[in-house]
Amino acid sequence: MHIRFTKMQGAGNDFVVLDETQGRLGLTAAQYRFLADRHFGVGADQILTVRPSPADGVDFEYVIHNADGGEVEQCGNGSRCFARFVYDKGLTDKTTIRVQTLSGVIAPQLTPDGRVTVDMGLPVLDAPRVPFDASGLAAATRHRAQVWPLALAAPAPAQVEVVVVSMGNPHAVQLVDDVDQFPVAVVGPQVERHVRFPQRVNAGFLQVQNRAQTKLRVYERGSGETLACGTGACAAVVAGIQQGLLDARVDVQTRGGLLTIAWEGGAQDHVFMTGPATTVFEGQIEIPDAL
Ligand SMILES: N[C@@H](CCC[C@H](N)C(=O)O)C(=O)O
Repeated sequence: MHIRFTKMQGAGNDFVVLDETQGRLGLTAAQYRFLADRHFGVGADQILTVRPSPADGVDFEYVIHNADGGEVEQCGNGSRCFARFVYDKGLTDKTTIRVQTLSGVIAPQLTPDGRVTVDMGLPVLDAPRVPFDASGLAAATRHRAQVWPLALAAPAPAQVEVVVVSMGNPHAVQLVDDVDQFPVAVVGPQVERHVRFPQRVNAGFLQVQNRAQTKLRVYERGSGETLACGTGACAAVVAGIQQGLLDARVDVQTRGGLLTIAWEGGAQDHVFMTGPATTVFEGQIEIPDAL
């Protein structure tokens, strides 16, 4: 099958974007994996598929597949690229776009400076809804946060402490002193597949520099460490605010760029994420039918 695609990136988190507004391509998990493959395919952390509106009150549907071929609920950096894609392709003339994802409706807004601000909705801090299996565990309370001990195996530390947050997709955020030196490649995969996360989890490593500036690395579920994770940045700032460490507006320096996250901290307060969204190139590729 011959398909056209657009390669995009947001803070270095990179995407293959597919337009299914005129009809479904019907790709299999193996074909998504092929597209994401950096040697045999195009190469991407996630594949984003744009579909027509599925319901009144939303403009589009946007479907997300990780590099491992699995469909997931949410992607923050992808939502900014989605908005830039539908606007630049003339699929809409709206600059605030309501889009249906697997975990609900989010609303990206193109801003005059070229960046995109996304209303990412409400964070979920209730462990079972993340989902996180806390049975038999005692959480420490740090300010307003529940901090959970997580047992790991060598060569990782025997135990780490995480705040669990859902931004539509699951995150486990731990505080680290020096994120550049932290063994993300050792700890990340163990947290991602920890038995207490029944749907696996995105593992975030947050260094708080001051109340408004942080550094973050994320070992993403289904994709490995990426240069940035938008939902990971939202979850990390929520976790930092809950622990009393951060103010309501925080810059998050990732390895691929800067994201700004704002959250007022109340039960009805949505999380807002602002960052870049860039088209890298367009292309076409032959996808093998039998994979
Ligand atoms: N890169 C994304 C998150 C993509 C999905 C994630 N790997 C998951 O499995 O939940 C972002 O920018 O949020």
